[in-house]
Amino acid sequence: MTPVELSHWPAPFTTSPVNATVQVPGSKSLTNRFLILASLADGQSRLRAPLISRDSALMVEALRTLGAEVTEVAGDGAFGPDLLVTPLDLSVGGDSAIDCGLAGTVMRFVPPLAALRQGRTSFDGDPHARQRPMRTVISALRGLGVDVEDDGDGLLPFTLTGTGSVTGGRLVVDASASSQFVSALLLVGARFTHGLHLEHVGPPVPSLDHIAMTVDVLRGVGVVVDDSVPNQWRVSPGRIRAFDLRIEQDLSNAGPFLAAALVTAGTVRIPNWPEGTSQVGDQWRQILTLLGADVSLAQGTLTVTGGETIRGANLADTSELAPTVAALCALADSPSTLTGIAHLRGHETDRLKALATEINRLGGDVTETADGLTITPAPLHGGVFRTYEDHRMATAGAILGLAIPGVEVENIGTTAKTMPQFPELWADLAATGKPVDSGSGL
Ligand SMILES: O=C(O)C1=C[C@@H](OP(=O)(O)O)[C@@H](O)[C@H](O)C1
Ligand SMILES: C=C(OP(=O)(O)O)C(=O)O
Repeated sequence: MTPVELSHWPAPFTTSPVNATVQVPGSKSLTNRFLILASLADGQSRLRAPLISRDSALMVEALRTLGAEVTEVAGDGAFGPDLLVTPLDLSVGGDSAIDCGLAGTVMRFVPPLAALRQGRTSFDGDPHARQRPMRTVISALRGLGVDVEDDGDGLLPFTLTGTGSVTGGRLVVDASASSQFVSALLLVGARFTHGLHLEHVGPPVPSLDHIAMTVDVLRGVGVVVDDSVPNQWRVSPGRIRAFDLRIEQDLSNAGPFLAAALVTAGTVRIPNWPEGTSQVGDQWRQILTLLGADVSLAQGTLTVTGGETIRGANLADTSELAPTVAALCALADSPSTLTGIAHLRGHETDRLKALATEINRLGGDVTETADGLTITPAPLHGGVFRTYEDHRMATAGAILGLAIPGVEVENIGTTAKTMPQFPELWADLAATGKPVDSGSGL
């Protein structure tokens, strides 16, 4: 096979309902938050069943580069080892270079952490990482008194020089391009001398669920956070308690598997669906119901059964769930509009453009709007679905390919950003949709 052929993954296709129980790896957002917190905690911490993927590996490597010790130890997670983290010694300085890859959590969360150390830390990443918004991180660092050398374009690469402490206090930012700007500062704010009083001024902050998750994990490790005033967050100075906890499975990444139930009129079960989670993926329960599925959560297992058709819907603020939602809407029996997701243009790729282009390449009728997509049902056909190094484009292509024969997903390996096991888990799921062989002996 030539490399070109290898780069096109024939998406599994089935004409019969899938019937599967699926477990997915740990949450990217929780793993990378807890890694940051562990590196600043007051003792050794353990992450059980963390995500082991490109984004978490980049975070682990960044923390090691800054001086934290991160070791893999055997655990009971189905997808890899546990992680033991011995925190950074902030009194030890030094110069370092951080590779952010394409990970928003690394490029936004690590700079304020590095600013607490003495020395120069430079940040760079994949070619497309150099197009993701970073201006607010840079201006926030400067607002905190940290020296930053950059090109003035508000993008990677840049270099900061820390003095060994950050005074903190009041800081005003515009976080309208990414909630990660807020999370990044909140995660380390307790270690600023005077804590942090952060205020957002500007168009609305997107992905508010992810900020709620940040506040939730901070409180879980003993940090006092006041988020009672909209667009303001106060983090009291203090210790970050070391922890030993289990990372929930990634509910956003559970999405494509649940979507398979709708696409094939089958049933998909996800056991260990967390109770009272802060993950945005908990919204699948409402979203998939609106799209016409039967959804139930009983004894910790989420069960989704697809109906005869997928219903179109008008959905706001679907955040990182949007590519999966868009794929489902492209297979629906009535039009859909997705709104409140303008900031997806700054994700791994311009997701609004990428989704419209690739679904339309398969015969779809998708229009970009200022803050989302309009998706009108149209008969789809096979073809190459390009993914632009975006894991969620790859999984969206797989969903379409399950329903439409002849879809080839470009670079399925990009799913390693948050779910290296995707191709194999997806093939197992699709195989449950094959007609059951009743056996030759009957
Ligand atoms: O904090 C996080 O873990 C994330 C926040 C969100 O970023 P944006 O606010 O940039 O959408 C989300 O899309 C991303 O996948 C993960
Ligand atoms: C936007 C995403 O990632 P990142 O953490 O790189 O921003 C995502 O995973 O959908």
